[in-house]
Amino acid sequence: MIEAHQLRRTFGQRQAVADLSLSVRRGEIFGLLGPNGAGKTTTIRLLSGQIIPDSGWARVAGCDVARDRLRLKQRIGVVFEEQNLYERLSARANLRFSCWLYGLPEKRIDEVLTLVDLRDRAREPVGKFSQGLKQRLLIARALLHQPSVLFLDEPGRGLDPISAHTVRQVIRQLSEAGTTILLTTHLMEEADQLCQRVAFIVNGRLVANDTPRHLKLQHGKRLLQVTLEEQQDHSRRLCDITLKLDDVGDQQRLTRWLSEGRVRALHTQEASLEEVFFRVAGVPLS
Ligand SMILES: Nc1ncnc2c1ncn2[C@@H]1O[C@H](COP(=O)(O)OP(=O)(O)OP(=O)(O)O)[C@@H](O)[C@H]1O
Repeated sequence: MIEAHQLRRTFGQRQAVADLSLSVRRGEIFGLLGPNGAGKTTTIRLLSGQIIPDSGWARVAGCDVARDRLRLKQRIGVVFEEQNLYERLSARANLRFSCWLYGLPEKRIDEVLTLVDLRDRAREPVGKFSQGLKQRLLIARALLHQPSVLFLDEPGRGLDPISAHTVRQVIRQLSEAGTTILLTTHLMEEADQLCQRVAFIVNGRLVANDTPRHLKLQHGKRLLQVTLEEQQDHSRRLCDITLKLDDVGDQQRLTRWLSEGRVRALHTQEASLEEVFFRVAGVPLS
């Protein structure tokens, strides 16, 4: 659904996006992760046809992003952080205005309000909305024309945990219904919980692209923490021992303890996505 090949975009001397290639399947939730100024927003602007690449190409929802921008606009939705809502108007009136502006049928309003679970609040002025409600309304607005690809720039930024959870639920439901989602984020937890695949971007370049699970396994410490029961005099006590998964001696010790029935718990020491980012990219995420 999204296919980019060697995309490049420079602003003056600054290469904002450098030879970026990626592909995203239909219905997939794909996260672009990187520190400030890494090139995430520029990538969305390139893939949504808002700016033209200096070189390389991309196809999104069957459209060439540089040559087919009008058709592309009809097939994608974009939610940027700084987008404006009319604060004095109700949520419904905001959506009605967008329908009027883009010649869309008003019957979609109830459908998108239901999708983002905002029907109960639709009559209230947007100025009274929390950040999370506004984010859901922005997503609703971007869905009015039933796009097959949705770009979300930092959907979780500034949201409290409950609002962030609700927005994540909305994104999951959209993906299950077949919408392809590319989002940018600084929030590792968001990426880990939500994205089926993530790419790390640093100085405009992709430095990793895989599932969060694979990345964590690949860059994890491969250590195992064993909680073992020990007999001491006439009492039993528990102790924690760390084993190396790749050490033959440690493997034999574990097998013996298991056969003796002394193992009470086992935990792998998986790296967090944040640690993986630091290891792969060589810079902290924030
Ligand atoms: N219109 C522009 N003119 C000049 N430089 C730009 C422009 N847009 C982006 N840049 C530069 O390109 C680089 C990448 O910016 P971009 O906004 O894509 O990063 P980002 O990863 O989205 O950052 P953030 O997380 O802070 O939003 C930055 O150095 C930025 O200053």
